[in-house]
Amino acid sequence: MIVDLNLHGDLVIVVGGGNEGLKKVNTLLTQDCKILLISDSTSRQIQNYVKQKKISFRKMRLGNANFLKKYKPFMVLATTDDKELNRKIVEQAKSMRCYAYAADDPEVSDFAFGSVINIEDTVQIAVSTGGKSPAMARKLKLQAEHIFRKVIKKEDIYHIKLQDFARKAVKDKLPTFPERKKFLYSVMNDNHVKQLIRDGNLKKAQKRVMEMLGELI
Ligand SMILES: C[C@@]1(CC(=O)O)C2=NC(=C\c3[nH]c(c(CCC(=O)O)c3CC(=O)O)Cc3[nH]c(c(CC(=O)O)c3CCC(=O)O)/C=C3\N/C(=C\2)[C@@H](CCC(=O)O)[C@]3(C)CC(=O)O)/[C@H]1CCC(=O)O
Ligand SMILES: NC(=O)c1ccc[n+]([C@@H]2O[C@H](COP(=O)([O-])OP(=O)(O)OC[C@H]3O[C@@H](n4cnc5c(N)ncnc54)[C@H](O)[C@@H]3O)[C@@H](O)[C@H]2O)c1
Repeated sequence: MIVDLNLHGDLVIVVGGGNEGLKKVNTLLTQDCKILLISDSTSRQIQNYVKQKKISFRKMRLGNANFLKKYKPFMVLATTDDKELNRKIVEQAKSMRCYAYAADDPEVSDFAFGSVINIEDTVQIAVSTGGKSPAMARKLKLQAEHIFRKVIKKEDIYHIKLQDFARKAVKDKLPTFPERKKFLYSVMNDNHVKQLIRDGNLKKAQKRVMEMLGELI
């Protein structure tokens, strides 16, 4: 089952700063969460993220998973090249009731990553083969990516941002779900809104939404 996790403000701990650790950090950076990386060595890219204060880093050589007890993470990703250590980290994380993942152990992981097409951090399209072939998931992603990037236009991204605004605006203004739904579709199909979005004028499009709402209430 593919779900879109809400990590807002949560702490995610990544253990291991190699290729897999970096991949996971890059994915997490598209989310609004706190990232702590623990590893005995790191790449230049990871060091740049630390300098830019995008992630926290603790340089540590781990022998077991006891370090986790100091933290209250929402999720723990074990990406070292030590299978036994990764397993211990997953077991400790699970005992603390947080989501656990090991890059080398799909059997014990609570979830797997898909191969993701990320369009402006606004639309995400994931391909998964359910662990049967990660290489094919990547290949299909690459095959599909240019098509999705053509089909999903800049205007669609603006429409999503405007819908987000409009959904919040109607929440306590229109009392029933059918009314809210009708209004949101009317915003999407309004010629004036469409023109403002074509012009890239989100601020004016938001003003138009408020006018449309004002006409209703
Ligand atoms: C999609 C992607 C997302 C990501 O990692 O973020 C991802 N793996 C990717 C690439 C990739 N991974 C591997 C290869 C080498 C070729 C091959 O094995 O196929 C390649 C290809 C390459 O690198 O080119 C090796 C590998 N993968 C896993 C193991 C452990 C094991 O199976 O035991 C081993 C070591 C096996 C060994 O030692 O032999 C396990 C998993 N990898 C998954 C996801 C989950 C299932 C997703 C699915 O089936 O759809 C799952 C179950 C858990 C997880 O890690 O989430 C990412 C593409 C990102 C992109 O789009 O660029
Ligand atoms: N899920 C996937 O898609 C996928 C893909 C490729 C590889 N893998 C698996 O993921 C694992 C990691 O691969 P990688 O390429 O990132 O390896 P890597 O060697 O690049 O990185 C391992 C990292 O773990 C750190 N580390 C190792 N032991 C440690 C310890 N005791 N304490 C602290 N830090 C420690 C190292 O310093 C290094 O930064 C491998 O077991 C590999 O089989 C998974």
